[in-house]
Amino acid sequence: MVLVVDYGSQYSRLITRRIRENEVYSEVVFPDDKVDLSKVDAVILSGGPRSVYEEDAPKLPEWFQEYKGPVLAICYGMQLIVKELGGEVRRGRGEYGRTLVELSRDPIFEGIPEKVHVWMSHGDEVVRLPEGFHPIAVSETGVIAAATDGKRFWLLQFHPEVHHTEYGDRMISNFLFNVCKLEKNWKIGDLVEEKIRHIKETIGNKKAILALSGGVDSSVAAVLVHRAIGKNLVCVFVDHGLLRKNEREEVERVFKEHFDMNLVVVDARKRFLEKLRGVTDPEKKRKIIGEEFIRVFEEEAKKHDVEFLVQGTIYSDVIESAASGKTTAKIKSHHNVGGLPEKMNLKLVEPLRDLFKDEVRKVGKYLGIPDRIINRHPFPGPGLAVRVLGEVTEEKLEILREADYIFIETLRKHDYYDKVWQAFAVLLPIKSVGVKGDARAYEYVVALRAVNSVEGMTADWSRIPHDILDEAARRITREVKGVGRVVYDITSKPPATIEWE
Ligand SMILES: Nc1ncnc2c1ncn2[C@@H]1O[C@H](COP(=O)(O)OP(=O)(O)OP(=O)(O)O)[C@@H](O)[C@H]1O
Ligand SMILES: O=c1[nH]c(=O)c2[nH+]cn([C@@H]3O[C@H](COP(=O)(O)O)[C@@H](O)[C@H]3O)c2[nH]1
Ligand SMILES: NC(=O)CC[C@H](N)C(=O)O
Ligand SMILES: [Mg+2]
Repeated sequence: MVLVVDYGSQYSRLITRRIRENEVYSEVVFPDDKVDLSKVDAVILSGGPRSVYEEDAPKLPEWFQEYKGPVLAICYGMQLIVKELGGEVRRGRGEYGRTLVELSRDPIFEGIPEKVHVWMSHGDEVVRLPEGFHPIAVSETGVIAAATDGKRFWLLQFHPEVHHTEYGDRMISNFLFNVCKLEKNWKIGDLVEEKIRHIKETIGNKKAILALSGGVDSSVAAVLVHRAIGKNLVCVFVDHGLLRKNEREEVERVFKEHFDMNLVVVDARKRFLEKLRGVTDPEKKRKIIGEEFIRVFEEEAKKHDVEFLVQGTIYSDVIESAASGKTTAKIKSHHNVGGLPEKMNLKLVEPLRDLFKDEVRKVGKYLGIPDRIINRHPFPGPGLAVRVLGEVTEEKLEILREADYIFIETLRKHDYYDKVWQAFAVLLPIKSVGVKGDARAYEYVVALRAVNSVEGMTADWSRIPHDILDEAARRITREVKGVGRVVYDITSKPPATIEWE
């Protein structure tokens, strides 16, 4: 078993899933958890938001003294090992996102070219290594990007667990098999059958409602729970007035075509929009939406005499809401996790809570769900409310719906929809000056965003051909009333997030 010690990194669970991908079992613990060392074959220390030289920064676990096996320490983990073993860490200039590093020969870099782009996310840096350590990678700005003592410790300043680190998966498998000499003995089918068994046990002969959005996660959750409890499942789709153009009709149609399950559609447009009126703070908006969702589900639950609510929550929702541990920083409250009200009458069942998007897609494939559902772009539960920046009004929603529709349609027309992970339009809360038909115009700005990602935890902006962007921009400024300017977002995550709020 590989033990991952979670120092609050956004990517801690990504480390475990990378290990699962290698068919090796892995568990996550917090630094002050008790651990049975007899089961542990390797230890990985994650990154984290704190700085090691802060007084109350999280320390090495107590059991670490006794542990004598191999250690892979990432980012904060690296800085912690360096400091504890007598080296030095200082505030640096910081490296964020794609960074070029030069690698030396080492078992952990076997089969990897000398120069690779890795994903960084740190402000502190190692300025002096402890005795017995030597650098095995240096970044383009001269920062020590990796080091080892050649015996037990491998330290990486960058994140091998994120998709955008080239050969990151190879570094992890090198660590598992080259350094630690572990064996493969774990599979995804095991996981699905285990989940179905667990849902049967939890819900038993009782009824449950499932929050269905028509998206990937809730559709997979629906099929999974349906396998476990059959007709006792009622799916509830909420139209909160923050949906995209034609979305409600589309979801109903696809659902009826592919699934033999009960579906209730609730028209809650008025109540959501009323609650959101005048609210501009992104976190407030998210909390309001999270709470309102639950109130709607509670009302439906009463009608059907139900005590369980199934949600398609996945791990990235949990981690960004900072619901995974004490040290993790809150990035944003996902409506279905951090946005939940404190008091609620329903018991939550979230079978996908520990999985990442692409793992959910694999589970969906294993369950026989059609590709066109599985390959849909993600759409956030708070919907267009987090894409109309600032106050949400009917007028702005309508503008955004049209702009978004045109962008997506243009991508589809050029066979580009499946080439990006997620694409959408954002309506900015500002107007800008333009000239239309020789007259001055003063109209809204729309930002287009398209990203490539695997699990949404990191992302890079998609290099969509300029001609496609050009076509979308022309159509939007021509056809959508009130929009005078279109821009394309070229920021990666980090430092930005995928959504703008
Ligand atoms: N309009 C909605 N009606 C009912 N439930 C919803 C709605 N929107 C979101 N949810 C619930 O919130 C959960 C999280 O939403 P999220 O958008 O992350 O997942 P999804 O819609 O299932 O998949 P995707 O990420 O592909 O859009 C959903 O799985 C679902 O349970
Ligand atoms: O169901 C959801 N409820 C939310 O509150 C929420 N916020 C962001 N997202 C989606 O999550 C992925 C990562 O988004 P960010 O980079 O913006 O955090 C992207 O795919 C986002 O669309 C949400 N999904
Ligand atoms: N991602 C990390 O682990 C960052 C570590 C530390 N907070 C830094 O900024 O350097
Ligand atoms: Mg969704």
